[in-house]
Amino acid sequence: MNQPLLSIQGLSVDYVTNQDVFRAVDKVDLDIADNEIVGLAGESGCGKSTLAYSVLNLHRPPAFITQGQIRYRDTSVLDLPTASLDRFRWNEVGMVFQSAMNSLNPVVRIDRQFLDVLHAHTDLTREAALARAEDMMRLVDIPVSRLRDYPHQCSGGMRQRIVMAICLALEPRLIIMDEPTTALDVVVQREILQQIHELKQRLGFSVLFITHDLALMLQFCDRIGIMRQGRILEMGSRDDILHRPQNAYTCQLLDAIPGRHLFGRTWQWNQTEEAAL
Ligand SMILES: Nc1ncnc2c1ncn2[C@@H]1O[C@H](COP(=O)(O)OP(=O)(O)OP(=O)(O)O)[C@@H](O)[C@H]1O
Ligand code: NI
Repeated sequence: MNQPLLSIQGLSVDYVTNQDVFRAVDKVDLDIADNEIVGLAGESGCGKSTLAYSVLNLHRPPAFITQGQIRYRDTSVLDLPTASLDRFRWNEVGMVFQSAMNSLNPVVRIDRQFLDVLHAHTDLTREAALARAEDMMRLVDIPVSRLRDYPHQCSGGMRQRIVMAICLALEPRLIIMDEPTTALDVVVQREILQQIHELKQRLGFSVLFITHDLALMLQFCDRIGIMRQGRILEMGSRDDILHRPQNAYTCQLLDAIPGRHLFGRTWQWNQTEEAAL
């Protein structure tokens, strides 16, 4: 890999409560290259969101980063002064978090919400910002006329796309998505992910995509990390994870995917399954 866009090295995050210290992220290494979609899969509570928040230095007590480094190009994220952090979080790295569709303000028209974000984080004039908002709506395949609507007039899938459009309007190099589509039905989920994929080809950005849905990840990500109890057990290309898993836990997760033979081949460790097909 050339110099990665983001490089996490030996990162540990502890939740410190009363006498208790709980290590939620345990010496994690993770690189993300330019234009790469990296997935993190693992059961609930394994530390995915904690990791995502700390990448942006957004973790708050009782969470503490106790060791490790996060580099974004040549910048050490954990050493960024507060003033630069805001720019980093919006202009360099965008975030779409769990049930982001509810993060739109319900009583503010969508165009206003675009304008507020663009005004706060760019030097665009009002006209240029509106033009950018229209471009972004087209990009995510929503009629520009919807800009005059309130969020409640849009479906959940549409709202989710709009949140993504607002995030993309700042042209971040990396987008962190933590269960961005979990609240949506499966068809809409896949549509949106397909769209992110296409947008990535056109605009060029990297994605850190977090979900417990390994099946979804196998369709969508270039590389996948399997996480358990704060550690990344195994990291590999989509093909490696699907066909050459190295870890028994990865096998368990793959085994739990319904209709997994639809992926084309069964994976090698499962001899009985192969025999059955
Ligand atoms: N404020 C907190 N205080 C103490 N422990 C916490 C706190 N927040 C999270 N944890 C613990 O840290 C661990 C990691 O939580 P995290 O939310 O990162 O997991 P996750 O992989 O994102 O799970 P999910 O898939 O359910 O979103 C969990 O075991 C959780 O109980
Ligand atoms: Ni989470």
